[in-house]
Amino acid sequence: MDGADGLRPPVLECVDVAKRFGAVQALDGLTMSLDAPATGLLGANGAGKSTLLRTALGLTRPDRGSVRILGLDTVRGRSEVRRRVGFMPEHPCLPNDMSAQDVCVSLARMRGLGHRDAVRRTSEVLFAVGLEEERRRPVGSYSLGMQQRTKLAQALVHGPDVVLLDEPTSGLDPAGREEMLAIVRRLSTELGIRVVASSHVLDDIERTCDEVVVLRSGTLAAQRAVLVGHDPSGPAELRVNGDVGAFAAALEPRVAPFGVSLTPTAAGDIGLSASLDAALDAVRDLAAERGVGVERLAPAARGLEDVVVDAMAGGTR
Ligand SMILES: Nc1ncnc2c1ncn2[C@@H]1O[C@H](COP(=O)(O)OP(=O)(O)OP(=O)(O)O)[C@@H](O)[C@H]1O
Repeated sequence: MDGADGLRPPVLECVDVAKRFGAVQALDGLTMSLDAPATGLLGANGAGKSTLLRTALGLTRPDRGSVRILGLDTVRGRSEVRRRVGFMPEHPCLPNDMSAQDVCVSLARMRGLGHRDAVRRTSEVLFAVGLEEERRRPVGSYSLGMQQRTKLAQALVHGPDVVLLDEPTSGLDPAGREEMLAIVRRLSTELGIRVVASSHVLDDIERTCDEVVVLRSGTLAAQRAVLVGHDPSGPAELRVNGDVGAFAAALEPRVAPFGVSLTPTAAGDIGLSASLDAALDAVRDLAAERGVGVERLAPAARGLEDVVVDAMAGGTR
C-alpha cells in the first residue's frame, strides 16, 4: 500500500521549499510528492538534486517551506529520520584506514543497533552488495566500484525504510555501473526498501526506478512514470501499405464498438485513440483479410526521453 491509499505517508513530500546559498537559489519553491517504490531524480549539474536530498535528511535547513520524509518533519524529527532513512552521499566519505566491516558496524551502532544486531546486519548488507569476501580490507585499498558499494552498504545497514542515493553510479566504469544498477533495482523490488536516487543519466533511472522526477533550477520540471512511453492502453499510430484512407474507412466500424476512434496523424498515418487489445486485433484481422502490410503499429504517446529532454531544456541557473 502507498501514501495514496492514506495508509502510509508518501516517501517524500515538499511544499514550497526554497534554499539559497549566497547568490544561488538551489531550491526555488519546490512542491512535489514522491510515492513510487523507486524514484529517480534527474537534473543537470546544479539543478538542486543534492540539496533536495540533504534537505530531506535534515542536513540542510530550508529557508522556506516544509519537507516530510515518510511523514516525518525533517527538521523536528531528525533522530527518527536518521533511524528510518539511509543516505549514500555522492562524494567520498569513508575513512580509508577502516574496513568495510568496521565502517558498517560502527555506523549501525551509531544509529541505535546493539552490537550483535550491528554485526549481523553488516554481514547481510555486505553480502547483498557483493563485498563479503573483501570486507576486512581497508576501504582505501578498494576500487571505486567497491567504495561505492561500501557507501551503499552503510546506507542500508540499520535496516532503513527508505534510502536516498546521491549519484550511485558516479565515476563507475561500465562493469561497476552494471553491478550498482542491479543492486539498486533489487532494493525496491526484492528487499522492500523505497529508493530515491539522483542521476544525470536517464538510462540509469529507467533501469532502476518506477518514476522519474526532473528538477530544473530548483523547481519541479516533470514527474512521470518510467513506463510513460509504453502505456498499453494509450493512443497508437498505425502505418499501412497501400490505400490508407480505404483501410481507415474499413477499420473504423470494427474498432468503434470498443470506443476507439480514428484520426489521421500529421505524418499521414492512422491514429487510434487507444491501443486496446481488441482494437489491435481488429487491425491485424483487417490487414490479413485485405493482404495489407502493417509497417508500424506503435504507441503514439511521447517517449519518456522526449518528456525529459523538454523538461530539462532551459538549463539551470
Ligand atoms: N553548500 C553550498 N554552498 C554554496 N552553494 C551551494 C552549496 N550547495 C549547493 N550549492 C549550489 O546550489 C546549486 C544546486 O546544487 P546541487 O548540488 O543541489 O545540484 P545538483 O543537481 O546535485 O548538481 P550536481 O549534479 O552537479 O551534483 C548549485 O549551483 C551549487 O553550486
